[in-house]
Amino acid sequence: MRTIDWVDGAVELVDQTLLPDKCVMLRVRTVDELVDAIQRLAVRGAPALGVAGAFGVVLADGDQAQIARLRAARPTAVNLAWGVDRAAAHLPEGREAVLAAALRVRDDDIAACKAMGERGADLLEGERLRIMTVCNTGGLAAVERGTALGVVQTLHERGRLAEVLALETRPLLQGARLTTWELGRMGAPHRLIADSAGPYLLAQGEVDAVLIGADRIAANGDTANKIGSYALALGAERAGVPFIVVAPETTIDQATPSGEHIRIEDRGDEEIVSFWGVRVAPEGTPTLNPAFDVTPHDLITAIVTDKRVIRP
Ligand SMILES: CSC[C@H]1O[C@H](OP(=O)(O)O)[C@H](O)[C@@H]1O
Repeated sequence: MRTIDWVDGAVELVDQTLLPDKCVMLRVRTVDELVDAIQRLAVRGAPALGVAGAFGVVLADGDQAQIARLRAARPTAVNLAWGVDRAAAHLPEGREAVLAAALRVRDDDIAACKAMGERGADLLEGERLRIMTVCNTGGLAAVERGTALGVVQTLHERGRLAEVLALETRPLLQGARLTTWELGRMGAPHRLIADSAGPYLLAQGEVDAVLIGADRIAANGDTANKIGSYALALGAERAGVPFIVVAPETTIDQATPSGEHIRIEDRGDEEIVSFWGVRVAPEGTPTLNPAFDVTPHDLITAIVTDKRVIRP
């Protein structure tokens, strides 16, 4: 199953807001529809956003204002802007050239995820590994297979996976809704945990490696990823557990020197005062809702990309 693709002149994508109860494909024909899908996380995950951005340039049909809106739809994942730019570079050659470039972005992502799965599984030592994850980094965050969860899938295929401890990942529950759904489809052993249990289970010796994705990797290796990643990095450092980032080369942003320069998306009050749509805090409670945090490079054991292993 492909999370996002170009089918009969439109973008087709899995509406992830309906998972795990319903797997529904959305057909997107305009930039407005695509921006909406991106901003409500019907399509999400850095690699998938890169492909969405590239296909969106085809939908924009040369309208520069629409292209600019698409490029800015979510600020933290560098892949969105990168995908838009990669397709838009071919605008002078006409629509077919833009579409061909966007299809290459899609195909490159498929190949990159396969390569990362192999490289990450090769890097990890041990025959029965217990892996901790945060958010969702499987095929739903890419076109197929994904990044960190792609390594988990390769470990499982090789018979080297003992289990996955998946953080539920408040507030949008990508772990509880999406990662468990993907692991169930893989037949991979897993248990779901509260976000705040992560550091404790690391301290208890329950984890052999933490594998996370990335939304933007600064030139010095500082990595922006889903909120909660930094807490796991601190817990992993204290527990002496490898903390590994798995991301394609396209997530490395040489133009951003270090983590303090990465813009962190704040997604507003609703997601925090409620739990998946059921309000839990008093009406009007003010909130802070950073959707990502930044792990300093010195807390990262290795960065696995589709081309190399980087040790900061
Ligand atoms: C494979 S990268 C996925 C990356 O994107 C997620 O964020 P979101 O669900 O808000 O798009 C999270 O940071 C994942 O690590």
